[in-house]
Amino acid sequence: MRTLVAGVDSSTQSCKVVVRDAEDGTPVRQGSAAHPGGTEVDPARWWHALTEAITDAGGLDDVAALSVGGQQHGMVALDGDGRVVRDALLWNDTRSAGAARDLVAELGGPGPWAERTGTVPTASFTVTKLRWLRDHEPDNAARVHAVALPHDYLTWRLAGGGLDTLSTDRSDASGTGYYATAGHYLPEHVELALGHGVELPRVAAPAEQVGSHGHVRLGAGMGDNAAVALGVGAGPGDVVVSIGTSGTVFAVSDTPTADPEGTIAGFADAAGRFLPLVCTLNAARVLTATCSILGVDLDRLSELALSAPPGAGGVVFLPYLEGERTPNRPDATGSVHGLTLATSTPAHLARAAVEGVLCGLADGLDALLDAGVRADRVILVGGGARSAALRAIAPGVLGRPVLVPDPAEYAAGGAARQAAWMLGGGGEPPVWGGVGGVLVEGDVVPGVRERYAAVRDAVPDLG
Ligand SMILES: Nc1ncnc2c1ncn2[C@@H]1O[C@H](COP(=O)(O)OP(=O)(O)O)[C@@H](O)[C@H]1O
Ligand SMILES: O=C(CO)[C@@H](O)[C@H](O)COP(=O)(O)O
Repeated sequence: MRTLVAGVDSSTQSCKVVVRDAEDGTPVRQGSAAHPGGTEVDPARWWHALTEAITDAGGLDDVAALSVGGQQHGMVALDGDGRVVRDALLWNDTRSAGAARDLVAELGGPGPWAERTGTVPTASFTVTKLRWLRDHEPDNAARVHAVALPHDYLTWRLAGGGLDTLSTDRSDASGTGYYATAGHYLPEHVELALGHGVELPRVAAPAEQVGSHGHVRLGAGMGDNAAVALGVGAGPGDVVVSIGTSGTVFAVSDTPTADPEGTIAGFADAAGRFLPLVCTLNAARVLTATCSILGVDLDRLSELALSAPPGAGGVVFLPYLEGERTPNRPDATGSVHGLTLATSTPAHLARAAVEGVLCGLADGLDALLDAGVRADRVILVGGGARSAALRAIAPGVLGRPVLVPDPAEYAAGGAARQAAWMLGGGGEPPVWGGVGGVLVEGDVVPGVRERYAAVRDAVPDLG
């Protein structure tokens, strides 16, 4: 009888559960449930979505092991009894931008942060949310006894233990701002931010069992980008571009990065290596927002974008609809430039929106290349990769062919692979076969990135 494993992706917009054959990763069944909108969420809502998604995926009766991947950075503050102190502030909540500036200055500038943690914190990072809590909700701050991340919280609830059983993994810990590149917590960063120390989840090894949910063994879990890396089997020379709520560009690396410019976040991966990553706040939802402006659905948006000339006749859509994280412009807003009578059409706007999202990620890819990352192939995943226009336009903006695997839940699949690794043991995750898919090629359109850069640098943040 075959052994089954499950993987969870508790991401920004939804919770997805996949069930796979532990031996070779063959998909067996899957389910999902929606998350509430907004940038602060009661973690109990994630728990309910998880239980709903598990039911939708046919339950866990025949599943031997499960791992949870989740959106990174979210601050889940718990009191001494394990109760949630306030709604979690998510990775895309920018209210702690001022706290980030303060913390960077207090530690002596971006350099020390990059050296210690691999990352210069912006509002996305957990440590800045702790400082925001100290400054704006001191009563809540005083009640915080433990701080977890979204995936830690869900694993902990599945296991049902006390606060002393909280665990995380190296990939998610590396996105907090209080975990050193060298592989240990920096409790002094927590104290600096929150004003007092807290209990932090134990950092489990990549293939370690951290608990049980009935008969189901629980893996350490991971951040969702590290989960995608495992899910697509990213190796040397692979750069992954993920277009979900966030846009991310990342690669698996044997060596850490420490970018004092703050463009590259020097994360850890889920298999003992590193995951240099650039993240934008504005990706798939720029397309849905453009649908709202134009009064069309996503399929029609795609048709419109593909009917416009490459370069959208010079129209530039600066997609900072949620502010922006990379570049660090939390108060920025979106804008459209270069309209003429001839280009004032839905098709031009649709094309400019797709090109704008991709230009932000192409900037991220450049930063990774500058840091010495190899990009022999680019793998395009995430809900936004379901857009035919985005798939077709990506090679011309990213400047290289793009492999588009069959649409699937790669983060949840990566979490399932970790669960299989835990069952099977060994120094590396099980070999599940590479991703298939279509290699999409396209000519670079002269001027697109240059015009985008000119607008990006010229438009002030008036938000
Ligand atoms: N055909 C499509 N064209 C463009 N965007 C799409 C399409 N299908 C789904 N999406 C978008 O993908 C996003 C969800 O992707 P996903 O990777 O699951 O996000 P997250 O992991 O951040 O929750 C949604 O914003 C949705 O609108
Ligand atoms: O903040 C980051 C990475 O640093 C985001 O990538 C989050 O991890 C959210 O991911 P999605 O829900 O968009 O997949």
